[in-house]
Amino acid sequence: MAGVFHTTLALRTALRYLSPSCTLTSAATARLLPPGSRKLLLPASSVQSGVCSRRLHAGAGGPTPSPAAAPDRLPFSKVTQEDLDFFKKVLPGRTITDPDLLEANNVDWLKSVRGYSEVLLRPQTTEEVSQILRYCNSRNLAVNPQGGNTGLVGGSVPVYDEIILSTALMNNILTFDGVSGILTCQAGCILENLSNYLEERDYIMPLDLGAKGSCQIGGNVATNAGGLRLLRYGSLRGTVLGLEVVLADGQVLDCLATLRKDNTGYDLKQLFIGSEGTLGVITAVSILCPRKPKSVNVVFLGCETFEQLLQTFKLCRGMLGEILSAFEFLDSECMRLLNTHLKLPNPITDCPFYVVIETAGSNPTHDEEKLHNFLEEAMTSSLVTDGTVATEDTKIKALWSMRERVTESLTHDGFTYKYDISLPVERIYQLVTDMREHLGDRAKSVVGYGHVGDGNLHLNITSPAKDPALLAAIEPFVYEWTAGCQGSISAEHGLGLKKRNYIYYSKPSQAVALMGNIKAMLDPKGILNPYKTLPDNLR
Ligand SMILES: O=C(O)CC[C@@H](O)C(=O)O
Ligand SMILES: [Zn+2]
Repeated sequence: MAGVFHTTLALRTALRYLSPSCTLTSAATARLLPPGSRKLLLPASSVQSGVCSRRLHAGAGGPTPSPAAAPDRLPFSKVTQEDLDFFKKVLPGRTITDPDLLEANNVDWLKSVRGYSEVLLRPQTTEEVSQILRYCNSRNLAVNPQGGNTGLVGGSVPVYDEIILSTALMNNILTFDGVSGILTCQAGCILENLSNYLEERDYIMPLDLGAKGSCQIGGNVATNAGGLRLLRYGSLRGTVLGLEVVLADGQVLDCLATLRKDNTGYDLKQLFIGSEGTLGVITAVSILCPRKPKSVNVVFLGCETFEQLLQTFKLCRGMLGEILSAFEFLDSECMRLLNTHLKLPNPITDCPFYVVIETAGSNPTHDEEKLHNFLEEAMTSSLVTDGTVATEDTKIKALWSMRERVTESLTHDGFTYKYDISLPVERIYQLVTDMREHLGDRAKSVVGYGHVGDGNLHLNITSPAKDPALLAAIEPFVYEWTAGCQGSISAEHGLGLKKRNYIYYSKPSQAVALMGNIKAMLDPKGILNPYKTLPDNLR
């Protein structure tokens, strides 16, 4: 512990000493729209469908969907006493109708959208899910599959009176193979519980999210959650080896393979990864888990310009190579919110940009040497102006919380408009500066942070209260800007309710039409998570 502290002190001193002042590189001339070398993919008809002015279930003073997120209720059946009798027979004591108990399931984590479901079902087994869906399909009852309800695009809560099908009680680990590192578990296992289980066995989960304490693996897979380790371990599209899914008509699709290699026909599980519960309900997952690294280091650095931050990333990839496990950033506005709302002090001197770098390897001496060489090079070339390093668990967690808790700090700043954008990495911060210039003093805070290593920007904009005029200034500006760079308007959060009508900014109409055909084939009555993911013109 003392040794670690010395390492930290020595490094900080060195960093401070070597970079007392750093010249700012000249900022690129702000361009409000990037050059669009490819024409927008948005057909005129979808612009119309994306701007629906009807407001449907605005509870007084409570969270309401934005105009773009207010579709008409589809003609699903309403739940009758006979339906409730059936559910109570299948799920005795786990069919919830008390409005107080349903409240948390009807509102999203951001408290920005609300449904008014009157039934919450809590199955424990795949067979129960199958019975429920077979029944709902025959009765034309809409169903909202729900995991930990930590989503940020309104995908995890009902829009109207859809029956909420929670996977919370499906939380058993089924098998773990200590040789291959393959875990199979039910969909409702909480990510952090899986991580703890694996760590005791010298393995880790291949994904890590700020919401790990409440998000569930089934929801992670259904949304293809990215998170903080994607740079190293890749996306769930690679690490998920198998899925068990209950289809809309109650059929159980058993693709719960535990094989690394399997080229027998189409890889059907990929259809359900990232489909946000619109094609089937994921009930079990098999996933390939990496060995727990023997040595982990976290560095928190400050840079004067985003260009220097990018150069630091380049250097870091070259010099840390296979031990680099995360490269994340936040800007000084994020730091201000962390200080103000969460009382988290800045661990280094104030800088315009901050970087969190994590290394994870198998040989502490080798890793520290590599890290030392990298830091020395970053300092001597004046890419970073200050920094601190942690090798001990408590400090590692403290440094990570500067990045992980930005989302939480934003909820204290006001109503938050969230954008989760994929861009060529050298463009990601230009969107933030262009947005600031575009909005002027109309926004309270405009912040940028995210996964530099994945080219994924989290652009968040706050206002004291919900502000339709501000929203109209942000959208479609942000989507046009992104499409102009051939970026994605949803890198890792999905489309859910809020972003569904903007899909054409990132996908050609043929691709969206094909998605509609797949949906119609797997869920002909459209009972699974209606109003989500697909645009209104496909309903
Ligand atoms: O709140 C956000 O916009 C991002 C949340 C999450 O994806 C993160 O990377 O912290
Ligand atoms: Zn993220």
